[in-house]
Amino acid sequence: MSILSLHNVSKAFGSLTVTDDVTFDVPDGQALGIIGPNGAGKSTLFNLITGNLLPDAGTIRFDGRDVTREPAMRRCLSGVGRSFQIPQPFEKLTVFENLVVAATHGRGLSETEVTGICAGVLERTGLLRKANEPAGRLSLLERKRLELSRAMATGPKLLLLDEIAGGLTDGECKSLIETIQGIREEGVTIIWIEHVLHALISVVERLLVLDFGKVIAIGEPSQIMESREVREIYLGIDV
Ligand SMILES: Nc1ncnc2c1ncn2[C@@H]1O[C@H](COP(=O)(O)OP(=O)(O)OP(=O)(O)O)[C@@H](O)[C@H]1O
Repeated sequence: MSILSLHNVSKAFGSLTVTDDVTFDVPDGQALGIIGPNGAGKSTLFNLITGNLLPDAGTIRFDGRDVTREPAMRRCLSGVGRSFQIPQPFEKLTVFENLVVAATHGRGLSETEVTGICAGVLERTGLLRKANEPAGRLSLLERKRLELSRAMATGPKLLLLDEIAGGLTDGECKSLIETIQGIREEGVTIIWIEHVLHALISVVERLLVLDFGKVIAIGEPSQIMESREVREIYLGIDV
């Protein structure tokens, strides 16, 4: 069964079409990678799935419901979680407090109800030992882990990751991949936008290629990377 389906979804900013008649499905429990050049419309696609933007045309179904016009908060409460490209935690709050904010808002629960949930998330994302550290003092990898933890604290069935591996060393990237693989093995469906292709390919079962807002390919990663059109788009990028 598909947890997410987009059908003929389009979005324009003025005369610029950024999402162009996009149709695809994500089966429950699968991990899908999204690649494409800068400005291809990848983050816009996430904004349409989360409800931060509404499409001009088309339908979006999540977990058996038509959510096309539903506000972002309701989609979050029903299980759409998201990490942002640029982590913006509450710098002066501790890691744990940042999670409590995400969990209470994302689940509609009280602070006391989410305490155990937040500790469990931090354990899974490897940040428990930093729980009482102000977010502003974290390293880049820890900030990425906090961003992932904040998304997980909302209890997602579908986790959207926006370029979470960017800027990390190879070793840091590897440890983050292990954490993401662990989340995937728990059955959370993942859609991951990433320029660090080796990281993406080590986790996802399918790749979707976006160019000028259009889906130009979707399928098994090795087949996609063999395609001439995709190689042309990625000319100069080491795959
Ligand atoms: N709110 C907006 N208003 C006007 N134009 C926008 C808006 N948001 C995005 N755009 C434009 O839409 C296009 C696609 O942007 P988007 O951020 O979705 O691309 P992207 O594939 O995520 O790029 P990157 O890899 O650089 O993050 C860009 O040309 C961008 O300038």
